Amino acid sequence: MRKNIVAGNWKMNTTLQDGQALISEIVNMVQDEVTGSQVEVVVCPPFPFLSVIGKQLPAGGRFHLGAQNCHQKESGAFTGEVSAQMLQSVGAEYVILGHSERRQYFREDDELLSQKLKAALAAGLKPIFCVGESLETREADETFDYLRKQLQDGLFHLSNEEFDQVVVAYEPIWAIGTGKTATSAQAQEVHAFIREQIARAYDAQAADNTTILYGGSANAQNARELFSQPDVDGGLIGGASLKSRDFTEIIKSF
Ligand SMILES: O=C[C@H](O)COP(=O)(O)O
Repeated sequence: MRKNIVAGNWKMNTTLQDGQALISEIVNMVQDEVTGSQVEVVVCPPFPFLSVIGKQLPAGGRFHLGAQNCHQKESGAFTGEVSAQMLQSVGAEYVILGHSERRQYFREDDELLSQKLKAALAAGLKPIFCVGESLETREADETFDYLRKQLQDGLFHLSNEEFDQVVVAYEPIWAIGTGKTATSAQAQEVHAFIREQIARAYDAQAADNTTILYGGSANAQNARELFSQPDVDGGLIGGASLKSRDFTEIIKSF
C-alpha cells in the first residue's frame, strides 16, 4: 500500500557509538516534533549495528529498520556475506537493493539483483529497489529509455504479489552526494514515468499503490518542495540522514 516514507541510508558511516547517539537524537526529536503525520521512517545502518540500533527504535510506531544489501542465497559457504533471513532475524523489515553504488562498485547487474530481490521477498523483507540514470545518460536525452529497461530487466519479472511488497527509489546518479538535487519538476516527471511503467507492467492499481521515493542530495531545504509533488512519496536520504536535525526536518517536510 502506498505510504509516505523517509528512509535514511547511512552507507558505510558511523561507529556503533556514534550511530547509537545519532539514532537516540533522531528518535527523541521525531517523537517530540512529528505529530499527526503518517510518515514512516526507515533507518538503514551498516550490518554490524542493525540489531543494536533496531532495539533503540520504539516498537510499534513509525520507525522501521532496514539493511543496505543482502546476499542472494539463503545460507552457505559465502564468507563475509549476509543473508536476507539473517537480516529478518535481527528485526530488519526493509532492504535496499540495486543502489547505484552497489551496481557500480560491486558490479551488481540485473540478473544478480533479480536473485537478491527473490531472496529478500522469500525472507519477508520489503525491498527498496533503486533505479536512476547517469549524467551522461541524461545529457544524451536517454533517461526514459534507460529507466524503462532498468525497471523491465530488474524489477518487472516479479509476480503481482511480490511486486506489492516493493518500494521503488529513483536516484539520479548525478545527484547522489553531489549537492546537485533534481528539481522537483525533474523528479515528478520521472516518478510519473515510473508509475506509468508499473501500470503497463502490472495494472493501474499496482501503480497507484506503489511508494516511489526520491534520492539524491535531498536535504532539509529542498525536501518540502520535492515531497509536495504528486508522485513523490518520500525520500531515500544519504548524507542528511547522518545529521539528526537535518533528518528530522526532512521527516517533518510532509
Ligand atoms: O541512498 C541514498 C542516496 O544515495 C542519496 O545520497 P545523498 O542524499 O547523500 O545524495
